[in-house]
Amino acid sequence: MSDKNSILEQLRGGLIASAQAYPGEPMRDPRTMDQVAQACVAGGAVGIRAQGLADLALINQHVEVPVIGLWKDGHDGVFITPTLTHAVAVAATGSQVVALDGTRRPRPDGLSLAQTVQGLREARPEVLIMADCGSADDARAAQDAGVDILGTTLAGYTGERPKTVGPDLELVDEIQAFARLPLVVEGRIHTPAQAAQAMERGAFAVVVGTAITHPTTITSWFAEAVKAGAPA
Ligand SMILES: CC(=O)N[C@H](C=O)[C@@H](O)[C@H](O)[C@H](O)COP(=O)(O)O
Repeated sequence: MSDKNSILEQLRGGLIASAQAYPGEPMRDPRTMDQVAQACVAGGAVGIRAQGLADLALINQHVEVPVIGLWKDGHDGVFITPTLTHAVAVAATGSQVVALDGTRRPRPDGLSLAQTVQGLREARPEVLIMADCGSADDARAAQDAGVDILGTTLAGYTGERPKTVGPDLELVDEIQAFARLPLVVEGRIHTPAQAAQAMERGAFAVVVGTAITHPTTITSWFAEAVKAGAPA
C-alpha cells in the first residue's frame, strides 16, 4: 500500500476533529491548539484538521494520526489555502493532507484549481489534496482538477447552497451520485447523531470542528438554552 493509500485507510470511516481558534480569540495559540488536538486523538479522532503554519508544525510533532492542514488567509472570498504558495507552505509543515479552497471562484494568484493541484504535486508529491467545496458543481470540477479528497466544507458559505441547520446532507447525496473520490462531510455537524447520519449517507469520514473544539460557541448554545428555560 502506498503511503497515500495508507493515510486514506487511517481516515476511512472515522472522525476527524478540527482544532481551530479564530483571530483575536483567547485560544488562538499554537500550544493550545496542539493540546486540543492531542485531547481529541485521546478521545478517538482518527485525524486532525488544523490551520496555520505554527499550529500545524507543532501538532505534527505530537500526534500520530494524519493531519489535514490548511492556512486561512483573510475571511472573504477564497481564503482557505488560497494560493499555490500557501499550499506548498502547508505541505512543508509535515501535514499529510493539504486542504485548499475547492470552489470555482477566481483565486488570488490567478491560477486555476487544476494548475494549483499540478503545482502542489510537483513541489510536494507526497501529500494528499483535499478540495473544500461549496456545491456539487465545485466537487465535480475539483474531481476533474485531480484532487484526492472532496469535502463539503464550504457548503452554505459561498452563496451556492443554503446554510442548512446541521450538515448539508442533500449535497452529500448529490455529490455521491458522481463522486469517484472519497467524500469527507464537514460543516455544521453539531451532534453525534448528525455525524452518524453523514456516515449512513456514504461519507468516507466526517470532520467536526465547532461542536468539539470551540468552547465559546458551545457555551453560547448552553447559555441560550438555559436562558430560554428559566422561569420568566
Ligand atoms: C467555512 C469555514 O471556514 N470552515 C473552516 C474550515 O476549516 C472551519 O472554520 C470549520 O470549523 C470547519 O470546517 C469545521 O466545521 P464546523 O466547525 O462547522 O464543524
